[in-house]
Amino acid sequence: MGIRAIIVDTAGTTTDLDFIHDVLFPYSKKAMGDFLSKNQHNPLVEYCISDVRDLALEQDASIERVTEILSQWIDEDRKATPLKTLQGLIWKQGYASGEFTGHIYPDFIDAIPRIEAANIRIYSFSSGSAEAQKMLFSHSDAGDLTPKFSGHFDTRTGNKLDKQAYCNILNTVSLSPKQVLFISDVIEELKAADAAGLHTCQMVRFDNQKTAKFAQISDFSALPIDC
Ligand SMILES: CSCCC(=O)C(=O)COP(=O)(O)O
Ligand SMILES: [Mg+2]
Repeated sequence: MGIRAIIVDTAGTTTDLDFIHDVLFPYSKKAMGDFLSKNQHNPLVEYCISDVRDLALEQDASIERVTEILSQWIDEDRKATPLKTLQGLIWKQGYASGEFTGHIYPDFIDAIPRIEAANIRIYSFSSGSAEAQKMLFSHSDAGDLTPKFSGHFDTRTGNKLDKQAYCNILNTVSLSPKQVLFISDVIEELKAADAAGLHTCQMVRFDNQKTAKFAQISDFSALPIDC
């Protein structure tokens, strides 16, 4: 197969969807208003607020209205870059204060030595910001996993549903499509990666997700890197 790099999705692949939807999203929703009020003059936060106003076509939206829009986007699981950047900043506080640790499936952690032994690099690609990914992996239940990663990609690289995002990643990691394996629970993401020529594998952690189109694994112990 000649795999030189594995790119893992986070939510539903390395990480329990329940942790994302029941812990991280509610935490960011609750803290958003206060965070924006306190940090609205921080240049990065200011940029995100302006981006939200642009995307919502509401140039005059107050901070309260921006909070409302973001709250709705969280409920809708919108993968908008300013939301994801702000969530990353908010989650940083939760991780730092020890309010939660990042959930990582043990089978992913157990597979890391095998991946390293095969001289294969590990990257993550999530709609969550690269900073949020670093937080998730550095404050994981099993300690700091970030040294195991060669990089993290987010919506600034492209939309996970677009072929172009995967072409951009290939350019950055300087590998050809057939040297890279992308693993995700979401079929539409696999289709986009497949269109870019990458090897793909669906993570199926629950039986009711099964489809015939892509190779599937139910945990990382079955990672197809030896063929
Ligand atoms: C990196 S933790 C936060 C993940 C997140 O915000 C999200 O929207 C999940 O998206 P994914 O692309 O990892 O399924
Ligand atoms: Mg996912």
